[in-house]
Amino acid sequence: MLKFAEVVAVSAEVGGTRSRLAKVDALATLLRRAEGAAETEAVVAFLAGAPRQGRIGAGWRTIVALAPEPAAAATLTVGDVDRALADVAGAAGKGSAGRRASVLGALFAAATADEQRFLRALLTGELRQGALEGVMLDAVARASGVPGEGVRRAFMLSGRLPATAAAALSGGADALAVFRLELGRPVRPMLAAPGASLAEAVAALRPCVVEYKMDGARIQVHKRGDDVRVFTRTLREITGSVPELVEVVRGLPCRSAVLDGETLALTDEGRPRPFQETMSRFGSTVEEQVKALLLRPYFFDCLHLDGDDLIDEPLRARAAALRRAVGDHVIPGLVDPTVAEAENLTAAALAAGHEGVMVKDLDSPYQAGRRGKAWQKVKPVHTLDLVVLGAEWGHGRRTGVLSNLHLGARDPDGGPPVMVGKTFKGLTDTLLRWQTEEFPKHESHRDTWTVYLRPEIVVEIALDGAQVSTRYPGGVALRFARVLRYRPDKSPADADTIDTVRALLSSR
Ligand SMILES: Nc1ncnc2c1ncn2[C@@H]1O[C@H](COP(=O)(O)OP(=O)(O)OP(=O)(O)O)[C@@H](O)[C@H]1O
Repeated sequence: MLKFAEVVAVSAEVGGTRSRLAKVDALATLLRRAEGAAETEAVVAFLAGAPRQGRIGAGWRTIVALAPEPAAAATLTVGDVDRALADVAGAAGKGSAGRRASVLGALFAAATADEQRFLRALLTGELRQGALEGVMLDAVARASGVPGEGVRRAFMLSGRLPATAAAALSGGADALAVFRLELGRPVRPMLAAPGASLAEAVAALRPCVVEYKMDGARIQVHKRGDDVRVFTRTLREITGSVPELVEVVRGLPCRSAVLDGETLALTDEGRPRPFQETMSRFGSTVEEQVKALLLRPYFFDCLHLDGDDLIDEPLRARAAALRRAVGDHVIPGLVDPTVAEAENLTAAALAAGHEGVMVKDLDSPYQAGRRGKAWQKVKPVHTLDLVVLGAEWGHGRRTGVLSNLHLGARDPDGGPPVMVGKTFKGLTDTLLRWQTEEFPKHESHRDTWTVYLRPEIVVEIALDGAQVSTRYPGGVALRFARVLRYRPDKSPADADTIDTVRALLSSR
Protein backbone atom coordinates (compact mmCIF):
# COMPACT_ATOMS: atom_id res chain seq x y z
CA MET A 1 0.00 0.00 0.00
CA LEU A 2 1.46 3.34 -1.04
CA LYS A 3 1.78 6.08 1.51
CA PHE A 4 0.19 9.39 0.57
CA ALA A 5 3.46 11.09 1.55
CA GLU A 6 5.21 9.29 -1.30
CA VAL A 7 2.81 10.87 -3.81
CA VAL A 8 3.40 14.28 -2.23
CA ALA A 9 7.18 13.79 -2.45
CA VAL A 10 7.06 12.70 -6.11
CA SER A 11 4.83 15.64 -6.97
CA ALA A 12 7.43 17.98 -5.44
CA GLU A 13 10.23 16.18 -7.27
CA VAL A 14 8.42 16.50 -10.61
CA GLY A 15 7.67 20.18 -9.96
CA GLY A 16 11.27 20.82 -8.95
CA THR A 17 13.04 19.59 -12.08
CA ARG A 18 12.96 20.88 -15.63
CA SER A 19 14.22 17.60 -17.03
CA ARG A 20 11.48 15.66 -18.79
CA LEU A 21 13.42 12.46 -18.34
CA ALA A 22 13.72 12.96 -14.59
CA LYS A 23 9.98 13.66 -14.33
CA VAL A 24 9.08 10.53 -16.30
CA ASP A 25 11.49 8.48 -14.18
CA ALA A 26 10.07 9.68 -10.88
CA LEU A 27 6.47 9.09 -12.00
CA ALA A 28 7.17 5.66 -13.51
CA THR A 29 8.96 4.47 -10.37
CA LEU A 30 5.97 5.43 -8.25
CA LEU A 31 3.44 3.93 -10.68
CA ARG A 32 5.25 0.59 -10.68
CA ARG A 33 4.76 0.41 -6.93
CA ALA A 34 1.02 1.10 -6.98
CA GLU A 35 -1.06 -2.00 -6.26
CA GLY A 36 -4.33 -2.64 -8.06
CA ALA A 37 -6.52 -0.44 -10.25
CA ALA A 38 -7.97 1.71 -7.48
CA GLU A 39 -4.58 2.68 -6.08
CA THR A 40 -3.13 3.35 -9.54
CA GLU A 41 -6.10 5.51 -10.49
CA ALA A 42 -5.89 7.49 -7.27
CA VAL A 43 -2.15 8.09 -7.61
CA VAL A 44 -2.47 9.30 -11.20
CA ALA A 45 -5.43 11.52 -10.31
CA PHE A 46 -3.59 13.10 -7.37
CA LEU A 47 -0.49 13.76 -9.43
CA ALA A 48 -2.52 15.30 -12.26
CA GLY A 49 -4.21 17.49 -9.64
CA ALA A 50 -7.73 16.25 -10.34
CA PRO A 51 -9.26 13.86 -7.77
CA ARG A 52 -11.03 11.00 -9.52
CA GLN A 53 -14.20 11.87 -7.60
CA GLY A 54 -14.38 15.11 -9.65
CA ARG A 55 -15.85 18.04 -7.76
CA ILE A 56 -16.15 17.01 -4.15
CA GLY A 57 -18.76 19.59 -3.26
CA ALA A 58 -16.68 21.53 -0.73
CA GLY A 59 -16.02 25.17 -1.57
CA TRP A 60 -12.74 27.03 -1.64
CA ARG A 61 -13.51 28.87 1.59
CA THR A 62 -14.18 25.65 3.48
CA ILE A 63 -10.96 24.13 2.25
CA VAL A 64 -8.61 27.02 2.96
CA ALA A 65 -10.17 27.35 6.40
CA LEU A 66 -9.11 23.79 7.29
CA ALA A 67 -5.93 24.28 9.31
CA PRO A 68 -5.74 21.81 12.19
CA GLU A 69 -2.40 21.12 13.89
CA PRO A 70 -0.49 18.97 11.35
CA ALA A 71 0.33 15.39 12.26
CA ALA A 72 3.94 14.76 13.26
CA ALA A 73 4.33 11.54 11.28
CA ALA A 74 3.10 10.52 7.83
CA THR A 75 0.64 7.68 8.35
CA LEU A 76 -2.01 8.29 5.66
CA THR A 77 -2.14 5.85 2.74
CA VAL A 78 -3.27 6.69 -0.79
CA GLY A 79 -6.35 4.55 -0.12
CA ASP A 80 -7.21 6.52 3.05
CA VAL A 81 -7.22 9.81 1.15
CA ASP A 82 -9.10 8.39 -1.82
CA ARG A 83 -11.80 6.92 0.44
CA ALA A 84 -12.15 10.14 2.40
CA LEU A 85 -12.65 12.10 -0.82
CA ALA A 86 -15.22 9.57 -2.04
CA ASP A 87 -17.02 10.02 1.27
CA VAL A 88 -17.03 13.81 0.93
CA ALA A 89 -18.14 13.69 -2.70
CA GLY A 90 -20.88 11.19 -1.88
CA ALA A 91 -22.40 13.19 0.99
CA ALA A 92 -25.87 14.26 -0.06
CA GLY A 93 -29.08 15.55 1.43
CA LYS A 94 -29.71 16.83 4.93
CA GLY A 95 -26.60 17.17 7.08
CA SER A 96 -24.27 16.70 4.12
CA ALA A 97 -22.38 19.95 4.73
CA GLY A 98 -21.64 18.81 8.28
CA ARG A 99 -20.62 15.36 7.10
CA ARG A 100 -18.25 16.86 4.50
CA ALA A 101 -16.71 19.19 7.07
CA SER A 102 -16.12 16.42 9.58
CA VAL A 103 -14.54 14.00 7.07
CA LEU A 104 -12.30 16.74 5.67
CA GLY A 105 -11.42 17.90 9.19
CA ALA A 106 -10.33 14.39 10.16
CA LEU A 107 -8.37 13.97 6.93
CA PHE A 108 -6.47 17.23 7.41
CA ALA A 109 -5.80 16.44 11.07
CA ALA A 110 -4.20 13.12 10.06
CA ALA A 111 -1.99 14.85 7.48
CA THR A 112 1.52 16.24 7.95
CA ALA A 113 2.22 19.87 7.07
CA ASP A 114 3.43 18.88 3.57
CA GLU A 115 0.41 16.64 3.04
CA GLN A 116 -1.94 19.40 4.17
CA ARG A 117 -0.39 21.81 1.67
CA PHE A 118 -0.76 19.25 -1.10
CA LEU A 119 -4.36 18.45 -0.19
CA ARG A 120 -5.29 22.11 -0.06
CA ALA A 121 -3.81 22.70 -3.52
CA LEU A 122 -5.44 19.51 -4.85
CA LEU A 123 -8.89 20.38 -3.56
CA THR A 124 -8.86 24.03 -4.61
CA GLY A 125 -7.84 23.02 -8.13
CA GLU A 126 -4.52 24.84 -7.82
CA LEU A 127 -2.60 21.67 -8.52
CA ARG A 128 -4.48 20.81 -11.70
CA GLN A 129 -1.64 20.20 -14.10
CA GLY A 130 -2.90 19.62 -17.61
CA ALA A 131 0.66 20.23 -18.73
CA LEU A 132 1.67 17.06 -16.93
CA GLU A 133 -0.48 14.84 -19.16
CA GLY A 134 2.20 14.21 -21.77
CA VAL A 135 4.79 13.38 -19.15
CA MET A 136 2.36 11.12 -17.31
CA LEU A 137 1.51 9.20 -20.50
CA ASP A 138 5.23 8.59 -21.07
CA ALA A 139 5.55 7.42 -17.47
CA VAL A 140 2.61 5.03 -17.88
CA ALA A 141 4.23 3.61 -21.03
CA ARG A 142 7.54 3.22 -19.23
CA ALA A 143 6.04 1.62 -16.11
CA SER A 144 3.81 -0.78 -18.06
CA GLY A 145 6.17 -1.61 -20.92
CA VAL A 146 3.40 -0.76 -23.44
CA PRO A 147 4.48 1.38 -26.44
CA GLY A 148 3.63 5.07 -25.93
CA GLU A 149 1.40 5.08 -29.02
CA GLY A 150 -1.02 2.56 -27.44
CA VAL A 151 -1.20 4.48 -24.18
CA ARG A 152 -1.79 7.78 -25.96
CA ARG A 153 -4.52 6.35 -28.15
CA ALA A 154 -6.41 4.87 -25.20
CA PHE A 155 -6.20 8.20 -23.39
CA MET A 156 -7.41 10.19 -26.39
CA LEU A 157 -10.36 7.84 -26.84
CA SER A 158 -11.32 7.73 -23.18
CA GLY A 159 -10.26 11.20 -22.05
CA ARG A 160 -9.47 9.56 -18.72
CA LEU A 161 -5.89 9.50 -17.57
CA PRO A 162 -6.38 7.42 -14.39
CA ALA A 163 -8.39 4.69 -16.17
CA THR A 164 -5.83 4.56 -18.98
CA ALA A 165 -2.99 4.12 -16.50
CA ALA A 166 -4.82 1.44 -14.53
CA ALA A 167 -5.58 -0.56 -17.69
CA ALA A 168 -2.01 -0.31 -19.00
CA LEU A 169 -0.48 -1.38 -15.71
CA SER A 170 -2.88 -4.23 -15.05
CA GLY A 171 -3.46 -5.64 -18.54
CA GLY A 172 -0.88 -4.08 -20.85
CA ALA A 173 -1.52 -3.52 -24.55
CA ASP A 174 -4.48 -5.93 -24.64
CA ALA A 175 -6.35 -4.01 -21.94
CA LEU A 176 -5.71 -0.74 -23.79
CA ALA A 177 -6.92 -2.18 -27.10
CA VAL A 178 -10.39 -2.46 -25.55
CA PHE A 179 -10.68 1.35 -25.43
CA ARG A 180 -12.85 2.35 -28.36
CA LEU A 181 -14.91 5.23 -29.52
CA GLU A 182 -18.05 5.10 -27.44
CA LEU A 183 -21.24 6.93 -28.23
CA GLY A 184 -21.82 9.55 -25.57
CA ARG A 185 -18.17 9.72 -24.48
CA PRO A 186 -16.21 12.53 -26.16
CA VAL A 187 -12.74 12.00 -27.64
CA ARG A 188 -9.96 14.55 -27.79
CA PRO A 189 -10.33 16.61 -30.95
CA MET A 190 -7.75 16.38 -33.73
CA LEU A 191 -5.84 19.64 -34.12
CA ALA A 192 -4.01 21.40 -36.91
CA ALA A 193 -0.41 22.46 -37.37
CA PRO A 194 0.35 25.87 -38.86
CA GLY A 195 0.91 25.62 -42.62
CA ALA A 196 3.52 27.84 -44.21
CA SER A 197 1.48 29.01 -47.21
CA LEU A 198 -1.58 27.80 -49.03
CA ALA A 199 0.40 26.59 -52.04
CA GLU A 200 2.85 24.67 -49.84
CA ALA A 201 0.12 23.11 -47.73
CA VAL A 202 -1.83 22.02 -50.81
CA ALA A 203 1.33 20.64 -52.44
CA ALA A 204 2.32 18.75 -49.27
CA LEU A 205 -1.08 17.20 -48.59
CA ARG A 206 -2.55 16.66 -52.05
CA PRO A 207 -5.02 14.99 -52.53
CA CYS A 208 -6.60 17.24 -49.92
CA VAL A 209 -9.70 19.14 -48.94
CA VAL A 210 -9.58 22.87 -48.34
CA GLU A 211 -12.24 24.26 -46.03
CA TYR A 212 -13.13 27.55 -44.39
CA LYS A 213 -11.46 27.90 -41.01
CA MET A 214 -14.49 29.39 -39.36
CA ASP A 215 -14.10 31.70 -36.44
CA GLY A 216 -16.36 30.01 -33.93
CA ALA A 217 -16.01 27.38 -31.23
CA ARG A 218 -15.30 23.68 -31.63
CA ILE A 219 -18.11 21.22 -30.92
CA GLN A 220 -18.28 17.44 -30.86
CA VAL A 221 -21.75 16.01 -31.09
CA HIS A 222 -22.82 12.48 -30.19
CA LYS A 223 -26.19 11.27 -31.41
CA ARG A 224 -27.90 8.04 -30.42
CA GLY A 225 -31.45 8.24 -31.68
CA ASP A 226 -33.00 11.27 -30.01
CA ASP A 227 -30.32 11.34 -27.35
CA VAL A 228 -27.97 14.11 -28.49
CA ARG A 229 -25.02 15.42 -26.52
CA VAL A 230 -22.78 18.34 -27.30
CA PHE A 231 -19.23 18.75 -25.99
CA THR A 232 -16.63 21.54 -26.19
CA ARG A 233 -13.01 21.36 -27.30
CA THR A 234 -12.05 20.55 -23.70
CA LEU A 235 -14.72 17.79 -23.60
CA ARG A 236 -17.06 19.73 -21.31
CA GLU A 237 -20.70 18.83 -21.91
CA ILE A 238 -22.82 21.84 -22.90
CA THR A 239 -25.92 20.06 -24.19
CA GLY A 240 -28.23 22.06 -21.91
CA SER A 241 -26.93 25.43 -23.16
CA VAL A 242 -27.37 24.80 -26.89
CA PRO A 243 -30.90 23.52 -27.56
CA GLU A 244 -30.90 24.76 -31.16
CA LEU A 245 -27.87 22.58 -32.00
CA VAL A 246 -29.51 19.59 -30.33
CA GLU A 247 -32.59 20.15 -32.42
CA VAL A 248 -30.66 20.31 -35.70
CA VAL A 249 -28.79 17.09 -34.91
CA ARG A 250 -31.96 15.28 -33.80
CA GLY A 251 -33.40 16.03 -37.20
CA LEU A 252 -30.47 14.59 -39.19
CA PRO A 253 -31.23 11.54 -41.34
CA CYS A 254 -29.18 9.04 -39.30
CA ARG A 255 -29.67 6.92 -36.19
CA SER A 256 -26.28 7.32 -34.57
CA ALA A 257 -23.34 9.58 -35.27
CA VAL A 258 -20.31 11.31 -33.81
CA LEU A 259 -19.73 14.61 -35.56
CA ASP A 260 -16.91 17.12 -35.27
CA GLY A 261 -17.46 20.74 -36.20
CA GLU A 262 -17.50 24.40 -35.41
CA THR A 263 -20.41 26.45 -34.16
CA LEU A 264 -21.07 30.15 -34.35
CA ALA A 265 -23.78 32.72 -34.71
CA LEU A 266 -24.07 34.95 -37.75
CA THR A 267 -25.09 38.58 -38.05
CA ASP A 268 -28.05 39.52 -40.24
CA GLU A 269 -25.53 40.12 -43.02
CA GLY A 270 -24.25 36.54 -42.65
CA ARG A 271 -20.90 37.48 -41.07
CA PRO A 272 -19.59 35.67 -37.99
CA ARG A 273 -20.51 37.30 -34.71
CA PRO A 274 -17.59 37.86 -32.31
CA PHE A 275 -16.12 34.72 -30.75
CA GLN A 276 -16.89 36.01 -27.23
CA GLU A 277 -20.58 35.92 -28.05
CA THR A 278 -20.44 32.29 -29.13
CA MET A 279 -18.51 31.38 -26.01
CA SER A 280 -20.97 33.21 -23.79
CA ARG A 281 -23.60 30.78 -25.01
CA PHE A 282 -21.47 27.95 -23.52
CA GLY A 283 -22.12 29.37 -20.06
CA SER A 284 -18.85 31.24 -19.84
CA THR A 285 -18.46 34.44 -17.84
CA VAL A 286 -15.90 36.23 -19.99
CA GLU A 287 -18.30 38.76 -21.43
CA GLU A 288 -21.83 39.70 -20.53
CA GLN A 289 -24.32 37.08 -21.60
CA VAL A 290 -25.58 37.73 -25.10
CA LYS A 291 -29.14 36.60 -25.30
CA ALA A 292 -31.09 35.29 -28.23
CA LEU A 293 -28.09 34.37 -30.36
CA LEU A 294 -28.88 31.51 -32.62
CA LEU A 295 -25.95 29.16 -33.00
CA ARG A 296 -25.52 27.12 -36.16
CA PRO A 297 -23.39 24.03 -36.62
CA TYR A 298 -20.85 23.64 -39.45
CA PHE A 299 -19.60 20.06 -39.44
CA PHE A 300 -16.30 18.95 -40.94
CA ASP A 301 -15.79 15.39 -39.74
CA CYS A 302 -17.70 12.22 -38.92
CA LEU A 303 -16.15 9.65 -36.58
CA HIS A 304 -19.08 7.27 -36.39
CA LEU A 305 -22.17 6.70 -38.51
CA ASP A 306 -25.00 4.24 -37.92
CA GLY A 307 -22.93 1.56 -36.23
CA ASP A 308 -19.67 2.05 -38.15
CA ASP A 309 -16.60 3.48 -36.40
CA LEU A 310 -14.75 5.65 -38.88
CA ILE A 311 -11.98 7.05 -36.73
CA ASP A 312 -9.29 4.95 -38.46
CA GLU A 313 -10.78 5.38 -41.94
CA PRO A 314 -9.20 7.94 -44.29
CA LEU A 315 -10.74 11.40 -44.38
CA ARG A 316 -12.06 10.58 -47.86
CA ALA A 317 -14.40 7.96 -46.36
CA ARG A 318 -15.26 10.09 -43.34
CA ALA A 319 -16.10 13.05 -45.58
CA ALA A 320 -18.45 10.87 -47.65
CA ALA A 321 -20.18 9.68 -44.47
CA LEU A 322 -20.36 13.28 -43.26
CA ARG A 323 -22.20 14.38 -46.39
CA ARG A 324 -24.69 11.55 -45.98
CA ALA A 325 -25.21 12.37 -42.31
CA VAL A 326 -25.46 16.16 -42.23
CA GLY A 327 -26.36 17.37 -45.73
CA ASP A 328 -26.35 21.17 -45.79
CA HIS A 329 -24.66 21.52 -42.43
CA VAL A 330 -21.22 20.75 -43.90
CA ILE A 331 -18.61 23.50 -43.57
CA PRO A 332 -17.90 25.28 -46.90
CA GLY A 333 -14.97 23.69 -48.70
CA LEU A 334 -13.61 22.00 -51.83
CA VAL A 335 -12.44 18.45 -52.41
CA ASP A 336 -9.07 18.15 -54.19
CA PRO A 337 -8.98 21.73 -55.56
CA THR A 338 -6.23 23.24 -57.72
CA VAL A 339 -4.10 25.89 -56.01
CA ALA A 340 -6.02 28.60 -57.88
CA GLU A 341 -9.36 27.20 -56.68
CA ALA A 342 -7.99 26.97 -53.13
CA GLU A 343 -6.87 30.60 -53.35
CA ASN A 344 -10.35 31.69 -54.41
CA LEU A 345 -11.85 29.77 -51.53
CA THR A 346 -9.44 31.45 -49.10
CA ALA A 347 -10.34 34.89 -50.44
CA ALA A 348 -14.03 34.03 -50.00
CA ALA A 349 -13.42 32.82 -46.41
CA LEU A 350 -11.58 36.02 -45.48
CA ALA A 351 -14.14 38.21 -47.22
CA ALA A 352 -16.87 36.48 -45.22
CA GLY A 353 -15.02 37.39 -42.01
CA HIS A 354 -13.39 34.04 -41.22
CA GLU A 355 -9.82 33.38 -40.14
CA GLY A 356 -8.43 31.54 -43.12
CA VAL A 357 -8.62 27.97 -44.35
CA MET A 358 -7.79 24.45 -43.26
CA VAL A 359 -6.03 22.07 -45.63
CA LYS A 360 -6.52 18.37 -44.81
CA ASP A 361 -4.95 15.23 -46.21
CA LEU A 362 -7.73 13.09 -47.72
CA ASP A 363 -5.80 9.90 -46.93
CA SER A 364 -5.27 10.61 -43.22
CA PRO A 365 -7.07 8.90 -40.31
CA TYR A 366 -8.55 10.95 -37.44
CA GLN A 367 -5.72 11.46 -35.01
CA ALA A 368 -7.55 12.21 -31.78
CA GLY A 369 -5.72 14.70 -29.58
CA ARG A 370 -2.92 15.20 -32.08
CA ARG A 371 -1.64 18.39 -33.61
CA GLY A 372 -0.25 16.67 -36.67
CA LYS A 373 0.74 17.70 -40.19
CA ALA A 374 -2.31 16.02 -41.76
CA TRP A 375 -4.38 19.12 -40.97
CA GLN A 376 -2.76 22.46 -41.66
CA LYS A 377 -4.20 25.89 -40.99
CA VAL A 378 -3.36 28.79 -43.23
CA LYS A 379 -4.09 32.22 -41.76
CA PRO A 380 -2.85 35.64 -42.81
CA VAL A 381 -1.83 36.70 -39.26
CA HIS A 382 0.27 34.88 -36.66
CA THR A 383 -1.64 34.11 -33.50
CA LEU A 384 -0.57 32.38 -30.31
CA ASP A 385 -2.52 31.16 -27.31
CA LEU A 386 -0.57 32.22 -24.23
CA VAL A 387 -1.01 31.96 -20.49
CA VAL A 388 -1.61 35.12 -18.47
CA LEU A 389 1.05 35.25 -15.73
CA GLY A 390 0.11 38.63 -14.29
CA ALA A 391 -1.15 42.10 -15.02
CA GLU A 392 0.13 45.57 -14.10
CA TRP A 393 -2.03 48.35 -12.72
CA GLY A 394 -2.64 50.97 -15.40
CA HIS A 395 -1.72 54.67 -15.36
CA GLY A 396 -3.69 57.83 -16.18
CA ARG A 397 -7.09 56.92 -17.54
CA ARG A 398 -6.40 53.31 -16.59
CA THR A 399 -5.54 53.96 -12.92
CA GLY A 400 -7.09 51.29 -10.71
CA VAL A 401 -7.51 49.01 -13.71
CA LEU A 402 -5.48 45.85 -14.39
CA SER A 403 -3.98 46.45 -17.80
CA ASN A 404 -0.53 45.42 -19.12
CA LEU A 405 -0.52 41.61 -19.35
CA HIS A 406 2.46 39.37 -18.65
CA LEU A 407 2.35 36.53 -21.14
CA GLY A 408 3.83 33.05 -20.88
CA ALA A 409 4.32 30.18 -23.31
CA ARG A 410 3.86 26.58 -22.19
CA ASP A 411 6.87 24.49 -21.23
CA PRO A 412 6.31 21.27 -23.22
CA ASP A 413 7.99 19.32 -20.41
CA GLY A 414 5.36 20.31 -17.90
CA GLY A 415 7.30 23.07 -16.08
CA PRO A 416 5.80 26.50 -15.33
CA PRO A 417 5.09 28.74 -18.36
CA VAL A 418 7.99 30.79 -19.71
CA MET A 419 7.43 34.54 -19.97
CA VAL A 420 7.73 35.86 -23.53
CA GLY A 421 6.35 39.38 -23.41
CA LYS A 422 3.87 41.95 -22.20
CA THR A 423 1.06 43.81 -23.89
CA PHE A 424 -1.88 46.10 -23.22
CA LYS A 425 -2.66 46.64 -26.90
CA GLY A 426 -6.04 45.52 -28.15
CA LEU A 427 -7.68 45.61 -24.70
CA THR A 428 -11.17 47.09 -24.95
CA ASP A 429 -12.84 48.79 -21.99
CA THR A 430 -15.00 45.71 -21.52
CA LEU A 431 -11.96 43.44 -21.37
CA LEU A 432 -10.16 45.80 -18.97
CA ARG A 433 -13.18 45.79 -16.69
CA TRP A 434 -13.41 42.02 -16.89
CA GLN A 435 -9.67 41.56 -16.13
CA THR A 436 -9.85 43.83 -13.10
CA GLU A 437 -12.74 41.83 -11.70
CA GLU A 438 -11.58 38.35 -12.70
CA PHE A 439 -7.81 38.35 -12.17
CA PRO A 440 -7.83 38.68 -8.36
CA LYS A 441 -9.69 35.33 -8.27
CA HIS A 442 -6.59 33.76 -9.83
CA GLU A 443 -4.04 35.75 -7.82
CA SER A 444 -0.96 33.99 -6.46
CA HIS A 445 0.71 37.11 -5.02
CA ARG A 446 1.18 40.81 -5.78
CA ASP A 447 3.57 43.71 -5.43
CA THR A 448 3.05 47.45 -5.85
CA TRP A 449 2.73 47.35 -9.64
CA THR A 450 1.59 43.88 -10.53
CA VAL A 451 -0.94 41.21 -9.62
CA TYR A 452 0.63 37.80 -10.39
CA LEU A 453 -1.70 34.97 -11.38
CA ARG A 454 -1.72 31.23 -11.18
CA PRO A 455 -1.32 29.94 -14.76
CA GLU A 456 -5.02 29.34 -15.48
CA ILE A 457 -6.18 31.87 -18.07
CA VAL A 458 -5.44 31.55 -21.79
CA VAL A 459 -5.47 34.55 -24.08
CA GLU A 460 -5.12 34.66 -27.86
CA ILE A 461 -2.51 37.12 -29.05
CA ALA A 462 -1.83 38.40 -32.55
CA LEU A 463 1.77 39.28 -33.32
CA ASP A 464 4.13 40.18 -36.10
CA GLY A 465 6.72 37.61 -35.10
CA ALA A 466 9.37 37.01 -32.46
CA GLN A 467 12.80 38.41 -31.69
CA VAL A 468 15.82 37.23 -29.74
CA SER A 469 15.74 38.63 -26.22
CA THR A 470 18.20 38.72 -23.34
CA ARG A 471 15.50 40.06 -21.01
CA TYR A 472 13.14 37.09 -21.06
CA PRO A 473 14.07 33.66 -19.68
CA GLY A 474 13.25 31.73 -22.88
CA GLY A 475 15.62 33.94 -24.91
CA VAL A 476 12.77 35.08 -27.12
CA ALA A 477 10.23 37.93 -27.03
CA LEU A 478 7.04 38.68 -28.96
CA ARG A 479 7.04 41.50 -31.56
CA PHE A 480 4.03 43.82 -31.61
CA ALA A 481 1.79 41.60 -29.56
CA ARG A 482 -1.87 42.56 -29.27
CA VAL A 483 -4.80 40.92 -27.50
CA LEU A 484 -7.39 39.32 -29.76
CA ARG A 485 -9.59 37.60 -27.18
CA TYR A 486 -9.69 35.39 -24.13
CA ARG A 487 -9.94 31.65 -24.73
CA PRO A 488 -12.10 30.14 -21.95
CA ASP A 489 -12.41 27.06 -24.15
CA LYS A 490 -8.71 26.35 -23.67
CA SER A 491 -6.75 25.26 -20.64
CA PRO A 492 -3.09 26.14 -20.06
CA ALA A 493 -2.29 22.63 -21.30
CA ASP A 494 -3.59 23.74 -24.73
CA ALA A 495 -1.48 26.90 -24.83
CA ASP A 496 1.30 27.26 -27.39
CA THR A 497 4.73 26.13 -26.30
CA ILE A 498 7.97 28.04 -26.02
CA ASP A 499 9.18 25.95 -28.98
CA THR A 500 6.38 27.36 -31.14
CA VAL A 501 7.38 30.89 -30.14
CA ARG A 502 11.05 30.13 -30.89
CA ALA A 503 10.06 28.72 -34.29
CA LEU A 504 8.74 32.20 -35.20
CA LEU A 505 12.31 33.51 -35.00
CA SER A 506 13.10 31.78 -38.27
CA SER A 507 9.79 32.34 -40.04
CA ARG A 508 10.18 36.07 -40.59
N1 LIG B 1 -12.79 23.45 -41.21
C1 LIG B 1 -12.28 23.30 -39.99
N2 LIG B 1 -11.65 22.15 -39.64
C2 LIG B 1 -11.11 21.99 -38.42
N3 LIG B 1 -11.13 22.93 -37.45
C3 LIG B 1 -11.73 24.10 -37.74
C4 LIG B 1 -12.34 24.33 -39.01
N4 LIG B 1 -12.87 25.57 -38.99
C5 LIG B 1 -12.60 26.09 -37.78
N5 LIG B 1 -11.92 25.22 -37.01
C6 LIG B 1 -11.43 25.51 -35.65
O1 LIG B 1 -10.02 25.61 -35.71
C7 LIG B 1 -9.42 24.82 -34.71
C8 LIG B 1 -8.25 24.09 -35.26
O2 LIG B 1 -7.18 24.91 -35.30
P1 LIG B 1 -6.06 24.63 -34.26
O3 LIG B 1 -5.65 23.23 -34.30
O4 LIG B 1 -5.00 25.61 -34.50
O5 LIG B 1 -6.79 24.86 -32.91
P2 LIG B 1 -6.64 26.13 -32.05
O6 LIG B 1 -5.34 26.01 -31.32
O7 LIG B 1 -7.88 26.32 -31.28
O8 LIG B 1 -6.49 27.21 -33.18
P3 LIG B 1 -6.92 28.65 -33.16
O9 LIG B 1 -6.41 29.21 -31.89
O10 LIG B 1 -6.21 29.14 -34.38
O11 LIG B 1 -8.40 28.63 -33.29
C9 LIG B 1 -10.44 23.81 -34.31
O12 LIG B 1 -10.32 23.48 -32.94
C10 LIG B 1 -11.76 24.44 -34.65
O13 LIG B 1 -12.29 25.08 -33.50
